[in-house]
Amino acid sequence: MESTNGFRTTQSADGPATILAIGTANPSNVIDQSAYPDFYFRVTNSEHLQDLKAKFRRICEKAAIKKRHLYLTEEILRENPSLLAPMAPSFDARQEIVVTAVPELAKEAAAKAIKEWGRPKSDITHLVFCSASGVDMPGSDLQLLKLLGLPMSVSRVMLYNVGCHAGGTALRVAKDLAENNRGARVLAVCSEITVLSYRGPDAAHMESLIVQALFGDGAAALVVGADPVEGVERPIFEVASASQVMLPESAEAVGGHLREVGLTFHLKSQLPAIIASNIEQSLAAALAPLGLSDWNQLFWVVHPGGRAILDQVEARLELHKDRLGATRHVLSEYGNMQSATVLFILDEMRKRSAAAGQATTGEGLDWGVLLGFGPGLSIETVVLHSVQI
Ligand SMILES: CC(C)(COP(=O)(O)OP(=O)(O)OC[C@H]1O[C@@H](n2cnc3c(N)ncnc32)[C@H](O)[C@@H]1OP(=O)(O)O)[C@@H](O)C(=O)NCCC(=O)NCCSC(=O)CC(=O)O
Repeated sequence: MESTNGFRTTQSADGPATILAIGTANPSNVIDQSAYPDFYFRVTNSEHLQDLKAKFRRICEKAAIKKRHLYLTEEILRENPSLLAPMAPSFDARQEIVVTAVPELAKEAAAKAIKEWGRPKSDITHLVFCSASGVDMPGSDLQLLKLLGLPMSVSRVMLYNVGCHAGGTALRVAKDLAENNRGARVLAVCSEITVLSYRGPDAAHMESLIVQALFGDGAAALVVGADPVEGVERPIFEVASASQVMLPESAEAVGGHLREVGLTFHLKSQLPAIIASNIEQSLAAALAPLGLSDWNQLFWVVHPGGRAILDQVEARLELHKDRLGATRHVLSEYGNMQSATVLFILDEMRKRSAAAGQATTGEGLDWGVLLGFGPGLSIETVVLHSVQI
């Protein structure tokens, strides 16, 4: 039988996957974090829970978030009272909203990415879609294809309910698709709308209070491809490697459960410490093969699950204060947008690098790392190489 090796070689790309474009989108409804405790307790008819409100205010104040975008306006909440109770059966009402809103927000982000990319949308060959905001069959991936008018021959991967590390997962999958399919152009999209986990305050569910204070809505899209077409495509970052590890004895640290009441999160207060005490090991595994061990010589894109996670990672790695500047800016402007957040930070990173007149898209540095954290506890580590501006 004739060997398939020759065929396989011509099927693979020559160079590494590169990020060719980034687009982001948020719902137009913006909430001011300092005013949010009043809004949240009023709209959920919980003003009588004064102690809980004081605690919620303390959490909001310590979150290092200025504002967030939320799809749920007061009007939509009034139309859907089951979302206001702490634990009312409400799955259908939530699903009704997200099956339409998640692909629509994704479309806005993807259209911007495709525009920046500069090639016809019919040249997209693959789609990777991530969301922890509801489920459906066929999924948001097919809805997005239709909304964008992409060819029905696009090969799709739908990643539902992976968690906050899924931005890294999407990039890891996109990298493999781009490098193993010569000429492939992969649209990788994360779209998150917190309708499944929105609920009123309840002293029996303190972890939900954290979610209500930190999570925001957003979608981000990348176009990923290897061997950029000269003069047409302009890479923003090269993707050098992508890997995932599951931390031992961390199964209960963070997770989510989809039930009649929507999506409930559990977040152990030790989560920031668990991440920080394991981070060096995963970084060393990913970066040693490249001869990189000076963390301050890297640019950083770190999932801002919460301010305390960033503080502890920064302290453990002894990072200079400005290293997490792009990450903290995105947390401050948008909150924790789950899987989409790290892609927003990539966008912020390249934009602030250009605005500051830096030599590279990675704040003047050559190498960088993107970290995603989520249920498992799983860590995604993506090593990036910047390009000259
Ligand atoms: C929430 C914070 C900003 C609060 O800041 P500080 O820790 O500095 O302040 P603090 O210790 O005074 O905490 C404020 C109040 O919140 C309470 N508190 C803190 N963490 C809590 C938790 N996990 N569950 C329940 N309550 C908690 C404290 O007891 C305190 O109550 P009192 O004031 O009454 O004493 C921070 O703890 C943080 O960033 N935590 C990480 C949040 C997190 O788990 N994110 C992951 C999201 S999931 C994710 O990103 C991945 C995924 O979903 O897949």
